[in-house]
Amino acid sequence: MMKGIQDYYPDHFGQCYGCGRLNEHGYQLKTAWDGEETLTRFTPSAYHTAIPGSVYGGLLASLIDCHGTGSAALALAKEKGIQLEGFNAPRCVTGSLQVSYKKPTPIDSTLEIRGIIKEVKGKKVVVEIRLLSKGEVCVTGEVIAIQVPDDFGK
Ligand SMILES: CCCCCCCCCCCCCC(=O)SCCNC(=O)CCNC(=O)[C@H](O)C(C)(C)COP(=O)(O)OP(=O)(O)OC[C@H]1O[C@@H](n2cnc3c(N)ncnc32)[C@H](O)[C@@H]1OP(=O)(O)O
Repeated sequence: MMKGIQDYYPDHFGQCYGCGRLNEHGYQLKTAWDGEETLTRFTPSAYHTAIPGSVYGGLLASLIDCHGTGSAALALAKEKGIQLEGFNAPRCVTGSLQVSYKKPTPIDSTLEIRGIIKEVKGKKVVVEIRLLSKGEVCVTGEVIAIQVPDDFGK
């Protein structure tokens, strides 16, 4: 599996259900650059179903959510010239999450979730997301992510 920004969060930020590297029950998403876009992949299982043959919409929203916050963290690291090493990644939480389901998402294929950074303003990052199955855009979304300090949630 590829390395993602989530591998550079310290342990106490590693429990997120969507992307925490230490949550053995979670999705453990890995968000990385792919050229100017950000990319993560997720392979759904049969039990992630909604209507027959397609993926449950709440899961798709989760994937957009965590890929959005991970993309925002990557964008902040780039903006600040941070070389990722150890556990020095900026961390963001979701301020808002908007999701639009364009067509049913086939469940029998690995999903690609792609992000485009629309805005970086101080600690706020706006990320536009496309979720594709079999090369077709099935869901679009927008995440507004906000950087949080190291002691957030402690
Ligand atoms: C427990 C630890 C968790 C940390 C894990 C990290 C790693 C794992 C990651 C996993 C994550 C997985 C995903 C999850 O599940 S994350 C879990 C779900 N999210 C939350 O629980 C977040 C709860 N909310 C907060 O803590 C605060 O309200 C935050 C931190 C979001 C902002 O409060 P803060 O006081 O810091 O903000 P500010 O007032 O200085 O505003 C700054 C700018 O931001 C803009 N803005 C603010 N709020 C919103 C909003 N709701 N929508 C749109 N925009 C908003 C605001 O207009 C301004 O922009 P501008 O006017 O300058 O243009």
